[in-house]
Amino acid sequence: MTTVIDGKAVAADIREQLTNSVETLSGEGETPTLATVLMGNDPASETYVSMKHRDCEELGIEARDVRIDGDAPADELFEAVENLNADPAVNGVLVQMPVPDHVDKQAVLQSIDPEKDVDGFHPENVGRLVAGDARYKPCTPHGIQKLFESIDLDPAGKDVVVVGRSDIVGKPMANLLIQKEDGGNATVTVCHSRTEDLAAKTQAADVVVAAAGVPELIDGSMLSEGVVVIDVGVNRVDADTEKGYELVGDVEYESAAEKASAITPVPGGVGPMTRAMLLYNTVKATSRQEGIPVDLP
Ligand SMILES: Nc1nc2c(c(=O)[nH]1)N[C@@H](CN(C=O)c1ccc(C(=O)N[C@@H](CCC(=O)O)C(=O)O)cc1)CN2
Repeated sequence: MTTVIDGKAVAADIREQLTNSVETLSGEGETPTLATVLMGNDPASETYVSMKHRDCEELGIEARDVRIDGDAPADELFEAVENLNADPAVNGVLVQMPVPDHVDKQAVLQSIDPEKDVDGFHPENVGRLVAGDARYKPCTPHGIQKLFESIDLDPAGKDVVVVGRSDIVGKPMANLLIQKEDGGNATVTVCHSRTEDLAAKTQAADVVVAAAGVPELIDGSMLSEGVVVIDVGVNRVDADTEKGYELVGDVEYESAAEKASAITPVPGGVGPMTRAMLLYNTVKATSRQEGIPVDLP
C-alpha cells in the first residue's frame, strides 16, 4: 500500500501549533511581521507571494507587500531591503526568487540582515547551517524534514538521493540530511544535470528528493520497490484548463506511486510545507529579536 503524504494536513498542523506562540508575541506588543519583496511580475511568484500573505493573515502575523517594477534599476530593490532591515517593526524579510536577470542574486541575498533572513539564504545563515548550528533552516528542506517525521521516517543510515543542486532546495536539503542530529545522519548523493546515469542513482535510493525543476523527470522505472518519494517540483505546463496550465511535479506520479511506499502529491505535498515553515521562521525571528521565548513545533 502506498501512503500519499498529505502536505496540506501536516502544514495545517504546524500552523495550528504556531498559533499560541503568535498570541504570546502579540500579547507582549510584538506582533510578528514579515515583509516580502517581489520584483517583476512572474505569475508563479505572484501566486506564492499572495499565498504567503494569506497564510500570515490567517495566523495573525502582519505582512508587508513590497512590489518593484521588473525593469527598475537593481538599486531600487537594495534600497527597499535596506529600509526593511532598518525598520524595527519588521522581523522577517524575504526577496521572492527568482529576481530579474539584471539583478545580482548573490548581492540580494547578502543585503538582507541575517537576523531577519527568514529564508535562511544569507551566506552567514548558510554557513551556520553547514556548521550544524542553523539559525533559520531554509523553508522547503525544513518542511521536508517535517514530512519525514509525519510518516515516522528517520533518515539515519538511509541512502537518500537528492536530484537538483539549487541554493533553495538541493544544497540545503543535502546539508540537513548529513547533519549529526535528528532528521539527519543519512548517506546523501546529490545528482544534477551532469550526472551520468541518473536512473542508476535513484534506483539505489531508499529516499528520493526530486528538486530539479524538470517536469516528470523521474518515473517508476527509475525507482526501487518501497522507496519514499518527495516531489518538490511545481511546474506549470500548458493544458486545456481554465487557467491554461496544470501543475506537474518532477516525478511522474502514477508510475512512481506504483513503486513507492510513500509519495508526496503535486499540488498538496511540499508546497504547503514551504509556506508553513516560513511562518515558523517568522515566529522564530520575532522571538529571537524581542527576547521573548516561545514554543516552536
Ligand atoms: N524567497 C524565496 N523564493 C522562492 C522560494 C523560497 O523558499 N523563498 N521557493 C520557491 C517558491 N515557493 C516559495 O516561495 C513556493 C512554491 C510552491 C508553493 C505552493 O504552495 N505550491 C502549491 C501550489 C500552488 C499553485 O497553485 O501554484 C502546492 O504545491 O500545493 C509555495 C511556495 C521559489 N522561490
